[in-house]
Amino acid sequence: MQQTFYKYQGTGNDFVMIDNRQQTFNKNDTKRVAFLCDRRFGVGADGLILLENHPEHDFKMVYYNADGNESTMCGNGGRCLVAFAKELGVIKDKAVFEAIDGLHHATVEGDIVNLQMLDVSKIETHKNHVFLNTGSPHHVQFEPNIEDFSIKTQGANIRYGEPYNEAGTNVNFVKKQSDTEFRVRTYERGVEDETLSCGTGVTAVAIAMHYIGETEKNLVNLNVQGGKLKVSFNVEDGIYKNVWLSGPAKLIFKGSI
Ligand SMILES: N[C@H](CCC[C@H](N)C(=O)O)C(=O)O
Repeated sequence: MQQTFYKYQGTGNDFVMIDNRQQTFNKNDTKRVAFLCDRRFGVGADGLILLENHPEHDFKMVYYNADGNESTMCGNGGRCLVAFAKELGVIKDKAVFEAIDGLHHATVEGDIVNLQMLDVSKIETHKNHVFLNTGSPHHVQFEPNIEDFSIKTQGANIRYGEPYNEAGTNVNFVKKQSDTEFRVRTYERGVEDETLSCGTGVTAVAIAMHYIGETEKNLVNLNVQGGKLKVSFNVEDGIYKNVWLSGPAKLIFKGSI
């Protein structure tokens, strides 16, 4: 049976989007998800996202990594899903939707989608890295040679190594460019490679940089392989609240397979 899909990208993090409001997609078919995300044999994407009905809110988000397994929150995917919902006429320029990590508010301004992320209260500082969860788990560490280092090897070693092991984490490498600007490259769990951008990842970097005193700003610019993202937040009693991830989210093409 032919399946209609829409291909979106948010700063180069790309997704197969499916309108599953009629519950026609077989959510247990891991092989089909992996096939659709395969860059040679399928459509090709970092992940696959289902838009589903929700009894109280605008819609529900279900996220799968390219390996075919359902995973935790995807910030760029959430932003693309809001753009997709607008394309389908499900929303106008505001949305409230449920994802695996809870409720998200979002607004659309042209190509830019602003997505409210989880509050963050638990931040672990270690000798050479910071670990926090912004809807997905993120390891954050500095990398002075950020333009030219073996990200796939180093990323995989951290992702599969102690204490993360098989469950893993996403790995973000950072270089400070100014008080308001950081360069970020991310090795993503479940893609098992560098992605051109990671929304929960840059959110983790912005919060981590503020937490360890690398910036005092509460609006941070993140320069990723696929473009530019902004993260803003307030800090109340050590809790990062009102966290917003902003950046472009674009429809590339619609197809069927
Ligand atoms: N690969 C991540 C989920 C997608 C995160 C990323 N695409 C984003 O934009 O947040 C994980 O399994 O934790």
